[in-house]
Amino acid sequence: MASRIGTHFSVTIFGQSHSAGIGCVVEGIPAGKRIDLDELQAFLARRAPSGMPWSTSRKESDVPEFLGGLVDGVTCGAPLAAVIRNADARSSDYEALRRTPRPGHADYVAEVKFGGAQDVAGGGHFSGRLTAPLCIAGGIAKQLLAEQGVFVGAHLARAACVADAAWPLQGIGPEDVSAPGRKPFPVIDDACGAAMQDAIAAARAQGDSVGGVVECAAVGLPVGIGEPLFDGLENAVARAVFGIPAVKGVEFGRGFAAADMHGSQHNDPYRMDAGAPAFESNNAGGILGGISTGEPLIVRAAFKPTSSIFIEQHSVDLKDGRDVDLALEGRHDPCVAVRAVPVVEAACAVAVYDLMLEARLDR
Ligand SMILES: Cc1cc2nc3c(=O)[nH]c(=O)nc-3n(C[C@H](O)[C@H](O)[C@H](O)COP(=O)(O)O)c2cc1C
Ligand SMILES: C=C(O[C@@H]1CC(C(=O)O)=C[C@@H](OP(=O)(O)O)[C@H]1O)C(=O)O
Repeated sequence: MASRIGTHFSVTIFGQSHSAGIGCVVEGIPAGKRIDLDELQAFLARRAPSGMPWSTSRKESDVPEFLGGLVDGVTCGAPLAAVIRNADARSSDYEALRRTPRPGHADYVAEVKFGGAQDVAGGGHFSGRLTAPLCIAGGIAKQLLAEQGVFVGAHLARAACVADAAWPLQGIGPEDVSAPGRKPFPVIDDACGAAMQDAIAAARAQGDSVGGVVECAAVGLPVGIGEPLFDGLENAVARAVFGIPAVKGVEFGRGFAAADMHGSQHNDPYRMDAGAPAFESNNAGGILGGISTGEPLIVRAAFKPTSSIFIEQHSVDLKDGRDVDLALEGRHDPCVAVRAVPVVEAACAVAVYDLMLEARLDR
């Protein structure tokens, strides 16, 4: 198993939810870049378990220790290594799950694939906790992109069937994409956010969970990032976003809705604007032929409802080979998508910065 992504800016993630620590190794960061560690910590705090009603009650401060790659906050050209010590693991919640896999989690496939050697506790290496080191790498990529005038931000577009206000596909800027992330509940419209919180709380009160959609935008991209066919911007971003546990769908621009449109509606026509070609719309979500158009990159990720719920479910006893009913105990997010908002930003930033380095457009 190798949990690695990226070519020019590559990220390797290690650790398990209940191991001594989790972390990342980031290779390819140009030397001499000052990383704002306070800003990075604030970014990690957006993802960390918070004690809020939409979060797991596990308590983790998620403060990274940098073991290499930084000298006085400036990248030195060596690979960057960071570790977060796990502080609040409660492994007894997981003892029974080796025999009785949770429906919807990775327990069963991990048992078959790794023959019982996998770390079951806390979901092991499959856990959403591994998105903390992804946010270290992604938070750094976001800062390096901002230096190039590219800003990545996201909001919770949907949770428990309640929709947030939508971003227009065109005409959004750095302030629009950054604003939701400054709020404790990352939406555009706080009234929609309050309705989402009520619906999440209602599901939680019944021991159940709900799904959601995170919408992410990268604004300020130059024209020309990405390649056709297999090395396109869509390919790279989708690969990174699908690496986030619980993501079941990824779409760009109009996405699946494009299938119900006419060409006359979906095409983004051109007009000259101050002497340069400009798009009249951005149904493409900032990508044509795998290559950035210069319009906002818009990507949406669908998150399934958290699999660990507190309603009794059918499972099996793998040792005795009999049917059992599983009643779970433990601490779980009732809606994964809320804390995943910065994670989608991180995944998007890692993929985009990798392609920026490839295109040498950051030099
Ligand atoms: C930020 C975040 C938090 C998560 N929290 C939980 C959780 O508390 N309980 C749970 O069962 N799954 C949680 N998940 C999802 C599981 O990790 C995921 O469903 C599981 O590893 C199986 O992977 P898959 O859903 O991609 O197939 C979380 C995911 C993310 C991204
Ligand atoms: C700890 C985090 O989330 C965890 C993600 C997770 C899962 O199965 O994905 C299951 C829970 O783990 P535990 O049972 O150890 O509390 C969550 O708390 C985190 O995101 O930092």
